[in-house]
Amino acid sequence: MSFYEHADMLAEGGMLRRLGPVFARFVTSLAPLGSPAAGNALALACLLLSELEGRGHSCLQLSALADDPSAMLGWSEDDWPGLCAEAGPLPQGAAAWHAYLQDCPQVLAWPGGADSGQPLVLAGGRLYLRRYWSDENTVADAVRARTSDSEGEPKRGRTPFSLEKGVRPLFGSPSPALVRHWLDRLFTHATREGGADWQKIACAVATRGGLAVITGGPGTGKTYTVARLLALLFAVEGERAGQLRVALAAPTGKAAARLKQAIDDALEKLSDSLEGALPLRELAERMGGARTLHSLLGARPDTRAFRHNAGNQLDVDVLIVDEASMVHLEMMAALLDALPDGARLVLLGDKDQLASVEAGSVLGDLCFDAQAGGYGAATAAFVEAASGQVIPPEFLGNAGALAQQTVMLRQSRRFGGPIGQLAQAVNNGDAEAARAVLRAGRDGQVAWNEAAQQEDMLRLAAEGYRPFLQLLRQGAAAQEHDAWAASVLQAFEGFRLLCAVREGEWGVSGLNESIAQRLEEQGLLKRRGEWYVGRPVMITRNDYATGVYNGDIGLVLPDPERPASLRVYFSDGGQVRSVLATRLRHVETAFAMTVHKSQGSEFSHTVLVLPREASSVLARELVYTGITRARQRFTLLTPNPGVLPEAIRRRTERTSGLRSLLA
Ligand SMILES: Nc1ncnc2c1ncn2[C@@H]1O[C@H](COP(=O)(O)OP(=O)(O)OP(=O)(O)O)[C@@H](O)[C@H]1O
Repeated sequence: MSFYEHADMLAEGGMLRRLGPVFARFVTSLAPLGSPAAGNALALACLLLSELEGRGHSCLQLSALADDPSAMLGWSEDDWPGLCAEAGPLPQGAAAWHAYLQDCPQVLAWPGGADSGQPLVLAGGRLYLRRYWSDENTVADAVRARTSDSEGEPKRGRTPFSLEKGVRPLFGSPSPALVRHWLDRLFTHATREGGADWQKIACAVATRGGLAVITGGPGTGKTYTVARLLALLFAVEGERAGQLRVALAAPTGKAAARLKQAIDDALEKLSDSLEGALPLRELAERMGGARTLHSLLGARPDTRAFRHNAGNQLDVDVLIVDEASMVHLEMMAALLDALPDGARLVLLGDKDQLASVEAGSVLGDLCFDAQAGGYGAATAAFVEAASGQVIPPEFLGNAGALAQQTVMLRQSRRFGGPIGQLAQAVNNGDAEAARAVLRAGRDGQVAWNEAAQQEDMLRLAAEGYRPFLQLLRQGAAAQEHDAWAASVLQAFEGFRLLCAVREGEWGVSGLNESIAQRLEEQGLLKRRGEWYVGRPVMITRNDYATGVYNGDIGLVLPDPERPASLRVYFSDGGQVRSVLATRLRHVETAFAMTVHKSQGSEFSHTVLVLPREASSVLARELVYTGITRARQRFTLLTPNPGVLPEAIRRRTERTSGLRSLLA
């Protein structure tokens, strides 16, 4: 068998994505490489690079190419050596691979090589598809520029936002004394254990520089903090507060709606507690809604390019992006490109959650030092002057500029109970502690069915979805249709079944059909063809014409105008929006959904279903993300209890060059 026949066979068998061999053939065909064996070595690198890109890595470490990447790919021991044997003689060791690749005309060796638009780039011991190399550099350059002053004194003498239209805005820093004055008024609660108030510290740090990263687990007060940060930014502007252009955004519509709602509520409460000292209600109204990043940047049909870019930047002074762990590398690069130099960017997210579905692990990379802190003397002095907080000595150090602008919130307000303990144990990789919390099943907040059968899952699903389906069957009656639709959508958020995998007995595809069947048997659902009232659907592809995006979840409800047709209703901020069902082409049923797709959402009762067999996708971040989707109750179903400790021990590492570019 030839090398390519072998690669095709692996692609047929689902071990490689089909794009891999096509991409390898294309790249090697671009220029002759002396001998077929020389071409096969490049083709092998392309196959692995393409495979890793499909799995979310932004590049390939040459050391992985030189070693046996079977474990990384979830392959058995013989598979990789078998493919290598067909390729012929290969470079031995990372240095030999480097020497070989840098001589390939298809590869730009950076720095130093002549750039002729080669499809691959070799930089820092990593092989990239050009697009990701360029995106990583865009992100790293922008982050460096936005944090360049944060190790030293804050910038002075600059106006915090544009005073007139047409003037390029420049950010600056209000005086530490002014910041402190307002922080003391805005934060009136004491910290729980009397330690440093990281929320105040986060606000202080965010008033200097063009970037602040605020990370923390669920319920640590990221939204609480950012609402106060906004109030602070308005306050220090005094009379000019009304001119501050603030944009709120998140990767999904659901997350954007939650952000807006939480900020509006917080500003309203603050407005009362400040007894009118700041016109926060009016300012919140002026801010407008929160948007998805796609919509903020101006996504256009049939192109990856956005309407807003370096040549046509966003009209904002402050941009707050929530659920930043879901933002992939390409999107982050596009966002930073489109952001004016003078605007402040505040990224909020949980660094320990699953990384984005698409390539990159940007928030994780940016938060590399967050746990340890590593704050320098200048930051500590600034924080003390601007917030009255003393950074505890264990968090002092000499980490880089980005670390000075990164704050981790460390105290969960919502998750003091068993759900929080479980999430913490999983995050610490402590399988024993996780098992103990689950087995204790305290207060009915956590439960674990260790040897679950399909029947257990179906019973839970029928119980969990009953309230929303009953509300749905009562119909709109006296209520206005949209208000009724909103209440049905809200009731649907009460319960969700999350799966680790798509395929197989315990995967999303099979479970959705079995759940729908069970609900039908119990008279809760009437299915007629593909579209039926009560069908929850998830959008699987962005559709700019109808304004729905990958990951959006809606419910099929009757059309109030035309009783014979059905519409899909989506939550949109405090409102609902609907699209004619037949206009949506890329959807799937969503009684059960993957943990990946559940990011950015929370449900009162979340059930996490793990498959019988462990696999490389079943890792700590996935279990942690599943648990932290639960607001009040969490149930774990495992057909085989042994997969839980294995999953907790395994970490998902994404290969990326961003960390070393920022070091
Ligand atoms: N310093 C504080 N004092 C009093 N209550 C607080 C404080 N910080 C947060 N809270 C409350 O704790 C709860 C969780 O806060 P918040 O929603 O801001 O957390 P979060 O980190 O944004 O959570 P998630 O990631 O799950 O959205 C909220 O009810 C909030 O009002």
